[in-house]
Amino acid sequence: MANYSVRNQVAIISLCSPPVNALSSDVRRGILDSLKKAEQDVKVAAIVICGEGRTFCVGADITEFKSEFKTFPNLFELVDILESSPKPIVAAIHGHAFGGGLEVALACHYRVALSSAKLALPEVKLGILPGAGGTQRLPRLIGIDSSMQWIAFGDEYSAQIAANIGIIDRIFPSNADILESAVQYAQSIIGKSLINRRVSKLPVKDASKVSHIMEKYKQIVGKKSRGAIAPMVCLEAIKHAALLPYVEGMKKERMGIEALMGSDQSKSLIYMFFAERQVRNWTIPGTGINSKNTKPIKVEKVAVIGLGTMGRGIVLSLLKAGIKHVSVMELNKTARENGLLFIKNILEGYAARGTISETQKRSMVDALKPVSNFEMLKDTDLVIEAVFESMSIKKDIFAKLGQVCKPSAVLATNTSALDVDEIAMVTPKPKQVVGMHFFAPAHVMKLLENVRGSKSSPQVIATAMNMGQRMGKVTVLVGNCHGFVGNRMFRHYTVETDFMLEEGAYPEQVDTVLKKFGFAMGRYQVGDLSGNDIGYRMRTKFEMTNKQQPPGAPERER
Ligand SMILES: CCCCCCC[C@H](O)CC(=O)SCCNC(=O)CCNC(=O)[C@H](O)C(C)(C)COP(=O)([O-])OP(=O)([O-])OC[C@H]1O[C@@H](n2cnc3c(N)ncnc32)[C@H](O)[C@@H]1OP(=O)([O-])[O-]
Ligand SMILES: NC(=O)c1ccc[n+]([C@@H]2O[C@H](COP(=O)([O-])OP(=O)(O)OC[C@H]3O[C@@H](n4cnc5c(N)ncnc54)[C@H](O)[C@@H]3O)[C@@H](O)[C@H]2O)c1
Repeated sequence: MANYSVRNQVAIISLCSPPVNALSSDVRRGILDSLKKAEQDVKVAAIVICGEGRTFCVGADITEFKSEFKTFPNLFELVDILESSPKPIVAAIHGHAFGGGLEVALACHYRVALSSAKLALPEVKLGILPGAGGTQRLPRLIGIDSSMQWIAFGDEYSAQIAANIGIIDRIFPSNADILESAVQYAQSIIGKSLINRRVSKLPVKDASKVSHIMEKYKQIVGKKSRGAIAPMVCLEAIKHAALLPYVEGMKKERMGIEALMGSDQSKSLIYMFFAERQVRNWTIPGTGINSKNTKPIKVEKVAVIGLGTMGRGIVLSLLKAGIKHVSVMELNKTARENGLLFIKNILEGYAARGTISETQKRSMVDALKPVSNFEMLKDTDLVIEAVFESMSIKKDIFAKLGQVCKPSAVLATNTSALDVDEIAMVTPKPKQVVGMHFFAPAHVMKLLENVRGSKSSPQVIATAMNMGQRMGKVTVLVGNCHGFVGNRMFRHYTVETDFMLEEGAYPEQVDTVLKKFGFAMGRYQVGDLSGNDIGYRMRTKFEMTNKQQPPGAPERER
């Protein structure tokens, strides 16, 4: 839907499709009908397109990709209709202008934004390309080089960066009223010529360098987006903007999106997009308890026990989430020193790259509190244990935590496969215990598997889920069983690759094939990173490590 009103010679078309104003067929039809009204109304001299609620527009409605996506006006038809309007149109951007939302804005004659707004053409992350003129208009506005950077990687940019390179015409402070500011801006451009404001009519400034730029991005994309088809198709489409007239370039863009839409890669990425959002709505089967009716405990002070491979990444994730008090407890002096140094070096790296400011870095370092005994954890809200994968060591630690921690403290274990219930039983309040299973390296990997013990209280589960979201993790609630979900899946993969070694392949050969296929790391690189001892300990527990058995014997007997 789109709402229509007129204020002081300015028609306002406001997209109204909560929560994110995706461009469903109703919204596209609403924009078109409103545009016609504005064009016919002699009292209207300029038009503003804005979004109601929290955002401008996040792009095409992904849920319609299969069905209604083809109804008139399609997005690629709508953008051309908007651009050819005889009355100037101003896009008023707050929140997000993503995908088709940014393409609509590019088809408007002016773009204004709040400084807090974010812009992106992230279609490539769904395995497609911007199919409503994005690959043809953006290069005409910011050049081939920057367009390849924006479109082939799909990252988001601040309104200020977009203004610096010429996408945004005027920035307003983040606390300004975007609609009021845009209406005033629209009044200021009434009567001005639209000749240079129709982006599709502009030349591509760096068109003569297209072959050189294309080669550069092919190299980068080849390395960064291993195995993905869409980034290369994006580059090709942008190249056409340099070589062909707009109308011909649009035909190529259409061919590109039609080829990509419905590909297995796109289907999987779209599935992933919705799955990542669906897991936020967790439930405890058969109880009626869920994310909507359970509140988390307030967490301000967190402790991590063990500063090895996992502990240091978990600490970094907590610091990045803005936790101001992170106690760290590590028995081994060398491991403690190495762990703290690792954390500080990573924070230095973030600051050097501009990911965080110097002030943020200092406050993160200040938040780190090395502690040497359990007594010092007595007012901690959440403890995450990440020591060796040994039931006896973990039980020892949880027994001590149960004695010293305040009754409301959430006690979490990062065990890869041990029984969370057995660990919980050594504490006086097993309902406070939960699994929080991070993946290595914990400050990079987005997945967090929270393990629901049979006694874990709903509030404790809600706290672990909320903490995961604060850390920016895709946080999934799973049941308590050997290896939970992630490692049960991963095991089949490792068993097959191990068989390949037995058949004569080298680890680096297996890894090379996997990376070529698209994996960020090979299976054996992952083993080296995580520590091969973890898998060994798990197999030992199940008596699967009998060295007497010859190669080729069934896996269960080895
Ligand atoms: C020949 C064919 C021609 C085709 C032409 C089309 C061309 C066009 O270029 C294609 C596109 O635009 S492709 C699109 C390119 N754009 C993108 O890829 C942007 C995708 N969106 C995002 O990345 C994030 O939503 C934001 C970062 C924008 C906001 O993050 P946040 O504030 O954390 O919010 P949140 O929690 O993420 O979302 C809230 C709810 O909205 C839902 N929903 C969201 N977007 C949706 C969509 N487009 N659609 C439907 N639904 C969408 C989401 O599932 C969730 O629902 P739930 O039921 O409550 O779970
Ligand atoms: N490595 C992985 O890929 C991975 C992934 C997910 C989960 N896990 C799990 O995380 C846990 C830690 O694994 P890791 O790979 O970080 O192990 P690690 O060997 O790298 O580190 C464990 C650290 O705990 C310290 N430690 C041992 N006992 C302690 C105690 N009583 N008090 C304080 N510190 C103590 C050790 O000195 C060591 O530095 C294990 O349960 C493991 O199964 C590991």
